[in-house]
Amino acid sequence: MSYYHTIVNAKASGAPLIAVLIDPDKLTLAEVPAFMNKVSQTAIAVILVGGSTVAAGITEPLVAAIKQHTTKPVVLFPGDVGQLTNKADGLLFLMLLSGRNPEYLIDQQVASVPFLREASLEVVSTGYILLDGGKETATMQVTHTTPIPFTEINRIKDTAKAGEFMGNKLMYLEAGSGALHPVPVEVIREVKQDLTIPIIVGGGIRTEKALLDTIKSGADMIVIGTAFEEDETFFEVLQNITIAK
Ligand SMILES: CC(C)=CCC/C(C)=C/CC/C(C)=C/CC/C(C)=C/COP(=O)(O)OP(=O)(O)O
Ligand SMILES: O=P(O)(O)OC[C@@H](O)CO
Ligand SMILES: [Mg+2]
Repeated sequence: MSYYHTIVNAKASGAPLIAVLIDPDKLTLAEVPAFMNKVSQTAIAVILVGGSTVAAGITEPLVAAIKQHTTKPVVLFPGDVGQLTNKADGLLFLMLLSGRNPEYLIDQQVASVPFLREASLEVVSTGYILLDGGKETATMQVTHTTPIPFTEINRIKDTAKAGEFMGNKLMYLEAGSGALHPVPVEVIREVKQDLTIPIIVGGGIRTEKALLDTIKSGADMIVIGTAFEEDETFFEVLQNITIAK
C-alpha cells in the first residue's frame, strides 16, 4: 500500500504511526541486522532514513540492507538531494517552511527532478517546520535558518496552514534531532485543529511520558531517532504502551 495512505488511515483511525529515523551517518551496515531485529519486535510502522549531513553514496547501500530485513515502508527523509536512492519506497518531498533560505524552499527540489523523473519512489509533498527545541541542531546549521519558538503559536499555525494551502500533503513539526524539549502538546493540538492533512511530529522524544503526550495530542505519525541511537532499550518502552489517542 502507498505509505501516504497508511498515514492518512492512521489519522482517520486515531491510532498514530510510530516511525524510527535511521541516520546513515550513525548506523553501520554491520549493525543493520540486529537493529532491524529490534524494530521488528515493536509497533514501528514506518522506517525513515535520512540526516542533515550525510556523505554521498552511503544512503543507498544502507537502504538496500534495511529492505532485506523488513516489509515495512522505507521512506527517505533527506537533508539534501545527495541522499536520494530508488531502493527506498517513498520520499518526504520536504520544503523548509520555517526558514527563508531558497536552497531548502525550491533549489534542492528542482535539483532532485532529473533523478525523480526516472525513479519509482512515492513522492509526497511535505511542509517542514523547524521549532526551537532548546538546542542548536545540525539542521539549523546546515540550512542557516532560525527555528520558530514554541510560544509563537500563531506564526506556527499560519506557517502550517500556508503549507496546506500551497498543496503540502503532510506537515512535519520538528523540534530538532536530539532536542531538549519535544514539540509541546498545545502546539500539536492547535496545529492539528487548524489543518486537514496529517501531522508528523519529531525531535527530542526520548521518554515514555513524552511519547504518550505526543500520541494524546493528536500527532498522526511520531518520529523517534536519537532515543534508539543512544539507548536501544527504548524499543522496550514501545512494546509496553498502547498506541491510541
Ligand atoms: C526534496 C529533496 C531532495 C530534499 C529536501 C531538502 C530539504 C528541504 C531539507 C530540509 C532541511 C533538512 C536539512 C532536513 C534534514 C532532516 C533530517 C533528516 C534531520 C535529522 O537530523 P540529524 O542528521 O539526525 O541531526 P544530528 O546529526 O544532529 O542528529
Ligand atoms: O532524533 P530525534 O530527537 O528523535 O528526532 C527525530 C527527528 O524528528 C529528527 O529529525
Ligand atoms: Mg539525529
